Amino acid sequence: MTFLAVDIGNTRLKWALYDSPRPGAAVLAQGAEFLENIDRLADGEWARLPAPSCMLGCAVAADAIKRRVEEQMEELWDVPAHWIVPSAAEAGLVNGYDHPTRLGADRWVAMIGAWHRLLSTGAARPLVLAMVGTAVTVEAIDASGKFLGGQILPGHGIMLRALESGTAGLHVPTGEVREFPTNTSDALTSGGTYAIAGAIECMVNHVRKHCGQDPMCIMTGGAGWKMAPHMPRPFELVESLIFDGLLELAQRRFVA
Ligand SMILES: Nc1ncnc2c1ncn2[C@@H]1O[C@H](COP(=O)(O)OP(=O)(O)O)[C@@H](O)[C@H]1O
Ligand SMILES: CC(C)(COP(=O)(O)O)[C@@H](O)C(=O)NCCC(=O)O
Ligand SMILES: [K+]
Repeated sequence: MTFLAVDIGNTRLKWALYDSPRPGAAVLAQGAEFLENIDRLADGEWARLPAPSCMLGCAVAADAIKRRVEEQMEELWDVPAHWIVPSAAEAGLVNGYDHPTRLGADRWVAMIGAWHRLLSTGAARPLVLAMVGTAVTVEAIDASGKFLGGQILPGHGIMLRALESGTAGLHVPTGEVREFPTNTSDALTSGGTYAIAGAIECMVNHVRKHCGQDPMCIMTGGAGWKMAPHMPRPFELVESLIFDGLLELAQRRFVA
């Protein structure tokens, strides 16, 4: 029973085909497509895939994008599209959002992936999850599996574009991350990186104070590899966290 996992963010759609809808399943094929090329899936890599037995996804991009994905699935296969809607509690996590369904589905799924990864490494403890994509989100989970709340801030690209459009003198190429930047390019790149690192560090401190215990720290998202080296404390970089969460949820939907 093969399983197609799909994650539609605000920049790219990421997908992976697994040999079964279970945690630990083997990846048979995977890929990513920028949203501006979303129509290429059916004529491109998906055309060469065997029809998946089941599909589960999370989508935070515009509804029109989600619809284009569903249409291309219909064109190729006879497989219904299932999309995650965050609920009040699922897969061992309790959702502390004021309105649970208004939480980004990608955030909920990544938290589920991270929580099960934490449980597989030993006793439950608090968790801070940073997801660095188009936007950056920083989630806090206590040792009982309650999502306490999280931050949303602009990602690197949005920060730079906001500065470019709001000033006359900040149209410069990407620079390097430096502790003491001495040119405009490095100043902007370093400012964005340390803004994100600082927000994440604040959340670690909030969780430590609230829970009285050091949290496990996990990072994911397309730009996580750029952030991880500049964190003041070690963050484990796990690229597949959303897919890990989708596998947990798929097992509950398609196997249990
Ligand atoms: N090969 C890459 N393709 C696309 N984005 C990349 C790549 N490497 C790093 N990035 C960065 O990752 C961000 C997008 O991450 P991603 O997780 O795909 O976002 P989203 O889930 O919001 O679509 C971009 O803002 C970009 O800075
Ligand atoms: C915060 C997000 C924009 C992150 O999107 P991404 O960077 O992964 O494309 C997305 O999770 C979202 O639209 N959330 C809904 C609002 C919320 O979570 O409160
Ligand atoms: K995402």
